[in-house]
Amino acid sequence: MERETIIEVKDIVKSYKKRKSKEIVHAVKGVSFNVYKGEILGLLGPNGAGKTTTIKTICGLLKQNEGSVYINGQNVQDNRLKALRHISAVLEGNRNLYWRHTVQENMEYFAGNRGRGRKDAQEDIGKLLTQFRLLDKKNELVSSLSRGMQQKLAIAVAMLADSEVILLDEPTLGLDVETGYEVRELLKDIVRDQEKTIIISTHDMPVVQDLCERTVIINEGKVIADEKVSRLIDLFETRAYSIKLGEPLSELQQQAVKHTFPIYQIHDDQLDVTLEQEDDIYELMDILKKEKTRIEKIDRTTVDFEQVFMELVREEEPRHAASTSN
Ligand SMILES: Nc1ncnc2c1ncn2[C@@H]1O[C@H](COP(=O)(O)OP(=O)(O)OP(=O)(O)O)[C@@H](O)[C@H]1O
Repeated sequence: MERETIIEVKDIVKSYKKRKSKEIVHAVKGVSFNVYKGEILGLLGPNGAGKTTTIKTICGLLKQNEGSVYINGQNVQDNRLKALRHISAVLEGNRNLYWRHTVQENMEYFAGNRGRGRKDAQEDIGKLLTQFRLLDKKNELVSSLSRGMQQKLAIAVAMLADSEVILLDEPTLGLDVETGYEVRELLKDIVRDQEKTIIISTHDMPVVQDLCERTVIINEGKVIADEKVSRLIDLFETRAYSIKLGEPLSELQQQAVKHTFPIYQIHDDQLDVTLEQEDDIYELMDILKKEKTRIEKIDRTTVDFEQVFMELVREEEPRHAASTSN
């Protein structure tokens, strides 16, 4: 079934001029992708890849040099109000909030900001504060909350607007493991219970693996992958091998492995390697055959999304120039 597109990012280019040196930074170099109604999309990339620039362009906070963004068919630059009324964004989490006001006051203020009457919003505020486990904090100042609670409040505020699309920039950044988990579970509930479209930019791989159906990976201002998360994991699983050898590899063989495969680990007679292409298995066999190394067992290794991500980014670097691990 053809899925309905809600956001269309088309060939966006954005450059900055550095204030002091006047040097031009090409932050986004022609990024295109679609977001479908009701999906949760992970926007990933290493530091400085262009994720925040892309998100800020989508929600109209930045004006791109080239290209267009459409939300429900409305061009964000030409039809700003119409396009942006479908969107809520949580950028830099807790900075969106009023720190000298209480939790409840923040909720009421933002409800009012979205044109909701105080009375009308009360029920939703109560529900959201309960869901986000913030009800007992409702009369506390935002400045006195922990970073995790502030982050949860920022997301609750975005939920209050009841927009079709929610953009979350690094929702679990800087949170401890427990609060990170809690935020992840909350987001899961939101996705399960409501027909929201969510874009999450993150470095948190469990967030992607747990929550996102699809991921768009950006590296150096360009999209390097746009694929279902499950498919990417399958794809890499077929290329990751764990090999038990009859004897440890010689120094020469270790050098050859290091030279040929960007991701490998050698421990005594155990070799774990991820091939760049399935055919590379023949190259590996040649290295082993040259010194008549026996293979006792070959298994496919299970991969997690973190490995997939690292490998995709590494593949973009010139072959064999990537750093290796052993
Ligand atoms: N206002 C600005 N002035 C100059 N350069 C900028 C500005 N904002 C971003 N950049 C540069 O543009 C590039 C992309 O930045 P961006 O913040 O979009 O990356 P990111 O993928 O969100 O990174 P991170 O994960 O570190 O937040 C970086 O090289 C960054 O230094």
